[in-house]
Amino acid sequence: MSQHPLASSLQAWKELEQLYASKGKQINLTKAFKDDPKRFETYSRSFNSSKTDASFLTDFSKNLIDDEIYKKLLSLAKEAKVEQQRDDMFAGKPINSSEGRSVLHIALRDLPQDFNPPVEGVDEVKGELEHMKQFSEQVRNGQWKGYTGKQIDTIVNIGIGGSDLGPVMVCEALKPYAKRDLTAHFVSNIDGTHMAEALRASNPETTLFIVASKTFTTQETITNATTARDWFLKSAGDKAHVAKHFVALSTNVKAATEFGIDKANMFKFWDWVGGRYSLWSAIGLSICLVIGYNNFEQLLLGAHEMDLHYKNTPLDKNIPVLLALFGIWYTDFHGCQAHMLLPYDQYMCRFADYFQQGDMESNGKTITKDGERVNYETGPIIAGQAGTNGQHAFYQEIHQGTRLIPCDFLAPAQSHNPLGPHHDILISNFLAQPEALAFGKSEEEVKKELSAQDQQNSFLVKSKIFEGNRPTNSIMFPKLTPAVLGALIAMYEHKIATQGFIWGINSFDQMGVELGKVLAKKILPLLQGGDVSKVDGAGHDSSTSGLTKYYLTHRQK
Ligand SMILES: O=P(O)(O)OC[C@H]1O[C@@](O)(CO)[C@@H](O)[C@@H]1O
Repeated sequence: MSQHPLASSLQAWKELEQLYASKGKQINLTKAFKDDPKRFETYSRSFNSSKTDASFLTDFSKNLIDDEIYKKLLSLAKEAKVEQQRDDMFAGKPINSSEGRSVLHIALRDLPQDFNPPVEGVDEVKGELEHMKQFSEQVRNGQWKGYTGKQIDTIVNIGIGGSDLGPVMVCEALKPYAKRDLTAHFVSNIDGTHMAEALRASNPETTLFIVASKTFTTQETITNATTARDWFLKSAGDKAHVAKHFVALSTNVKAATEFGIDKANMFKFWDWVGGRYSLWSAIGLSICLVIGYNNFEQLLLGAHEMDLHYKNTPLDKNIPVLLALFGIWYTDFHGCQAHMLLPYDQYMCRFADYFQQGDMESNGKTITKDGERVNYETGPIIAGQAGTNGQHAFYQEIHQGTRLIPCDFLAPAQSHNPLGPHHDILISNFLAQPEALAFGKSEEEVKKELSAQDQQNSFLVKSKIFEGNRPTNSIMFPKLTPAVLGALIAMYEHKIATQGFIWGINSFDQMGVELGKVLAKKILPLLQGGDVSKVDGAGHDSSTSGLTKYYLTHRQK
């Protein structure tokens, strides 16, 4: 019996195909809400935390489902053994089967030690957190001095992917909790501009560089770190001063030591922490420095509360599971290609960016864990922007485009910056968009607003019709606090994992990022050699060769 069968072979999947064919495309939300005045209550779920302020409301009622479809989706989760696969993850089983690793980001935030999976390194988490706490407090209170005895007023986090996106997103989202006299730069791109702009704004005497890299082999990060170290030594001179201005966050202590970073300034994590799931680990040091350890701990505790919810809640009340199932309903039965994350909070402006990696690097796969090619769609394209900006950018397509684009709308009831009418106006849009998407605007309603002459203009009338029945989830929380953010991030982490469990894929490796890196390393010597005459004989296709020659003949001399 296959451990990870094709999802399409499951009985519930086959029955969902029949349901889609028979009525899936005909679900009419206007009628559904009219027929069931309690639809909001029926399909809303609350998340409540007993130990933090992380509580929120999730409204699933504007999804294209009825009770029969809803129950069949739950059957799919059951038949796909979602609960067993979840429990295996929490127990530390090596579910990342291609790398033979556990997947235990939940252990990074299990401060109450509710789970305690028997895996090497889990018992060191608290010690590393204590190290992060001590160090961040020394920097923030001025005890940690640079090589000329001055306090640190600037940090430069050097990392990419999961070693960058999480810290960037969280530091932006929790800016109200930031130490405003500590400037944080995040350098990720190998494009020299990224590092040049950060160095231009930094003083070597008062800057701390954080080299964040799980493997400590990533070309962009090591190159950027080397450039930063050379820049620093131009001013500091003595290599002994590096220890005061460089720290490393990695699983690779050997490589970090060889780079010249003092072992005492290393913050370690473990191979069971995936890069895109690592902000809770030492990779979160920049977060501790910016918002303080206590707020970082609240972030962890909020995520832990969501872990408890995901682990212990029956499927029909389990918010990450429901998000996963509705997403599969659209991806695999409605044929949707994308999913939008639309936070109506400017501080969450990097939230969708973060989950581009979180979701697409986890579920952008075609091979099941049994080695079969899937015959269905897997991870969607993730995009989004803070509201209301997105409304003035791409909502036209969401409302009237040819394809269905499911959206998650998120918003706080309270703003950190209650300016005049701003928050009411923001929330009025947060409420109106899902309403417009769900219920649209009929031809009759359009014509009522047009002159008799314009009513005869078929193009004009039809251009103003909104078909509606465009699905959304709405999530509201009291205020964007560290614990609420932690719970929201964990909620989406578990949604993504649940979808992977159902699709039978390994959501926790990333083989797809390797080929491009290998080819770039092959091309680099050709560019560094600079000899155009050698390009045609280098074994590349005519396109790559032609572009290479263009570069060599046009680049800076
Ligand atoms: O933290 P590191 O080892 O430098 O990896 C950075 C990023 O590179 C990857 O593309 C893997 O190579 C992401 O999965 C990862 O978050």
